[in-house]
Amino acid sequence: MARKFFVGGNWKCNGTAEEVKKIVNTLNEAQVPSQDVVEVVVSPPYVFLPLVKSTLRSDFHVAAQNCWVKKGGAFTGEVSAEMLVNLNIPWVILGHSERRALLNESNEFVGDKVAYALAQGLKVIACVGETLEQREAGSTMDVVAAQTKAIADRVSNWSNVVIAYEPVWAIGTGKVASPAQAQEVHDELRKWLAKNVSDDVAATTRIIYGGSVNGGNCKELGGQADVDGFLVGGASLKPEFIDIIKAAEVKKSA
Ligand SMILES: O=C[C@H](O)COP(=O)(O)O
Repeated sequence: MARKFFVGGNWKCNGTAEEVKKIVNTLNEAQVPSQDVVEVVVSPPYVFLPLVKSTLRSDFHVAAQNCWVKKGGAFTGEVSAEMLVNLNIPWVILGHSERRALLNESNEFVGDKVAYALAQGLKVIACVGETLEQREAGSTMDVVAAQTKAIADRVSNWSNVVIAYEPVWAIGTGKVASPAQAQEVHDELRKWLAKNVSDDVAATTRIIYGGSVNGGNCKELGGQADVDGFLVGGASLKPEFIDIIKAAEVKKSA
């Protein structure tokens, strides 16, 4: 089964209601490949989810940027998976490196969140990736494998999981991984899944790349055999996000 190209736009903690409406208008007017070719998901901050959900074209979907690790209750400031399901928000991003680093989310905590969100019926974009220090120490794959293992230990059905490989040193820095660097980790990760989960999960799970993806570098990155799409930060707030969605065509013609 071919893996459908996936393009996620992570808006992070950005935007006013006016800016959000503008971005949605741009997306709604864009000519992009059909849903058979590319799955597009945008992830606004929580407060804008209802606005985006109700105004975005129906062939694009929405994701929350996080959710709580278990059922809601006395957890001030948190949003539960059940609430997202209640609002028909189909996707959630979990384990983003900004949350791992700034909010001390451990591999185990992220694994628990992924398992809980999936059990509630959400689809999950699970993020993994190494820091520059870890890359320079030669431990990229150990780090990425440990992050993925914490998910694999808790999840048996991978059909609603997309893995986002996001090297921390490439996020928001303009220092994009080279196509060869991205392909190398994606390939290793797929082999890890084959060995530790199953050949079927390895063959069907989408592994997308994130970190300084833009309209200029997306085609070459997307042309790599094991790069199944992108998780885009900064450029997802700009009209060039449309060009990144169109990079899905490179797989069609491959
Ligand atoms: O989730 C998206 C990533 O953090 C990438 O962000 P960026 O495209 O701004 O480097």
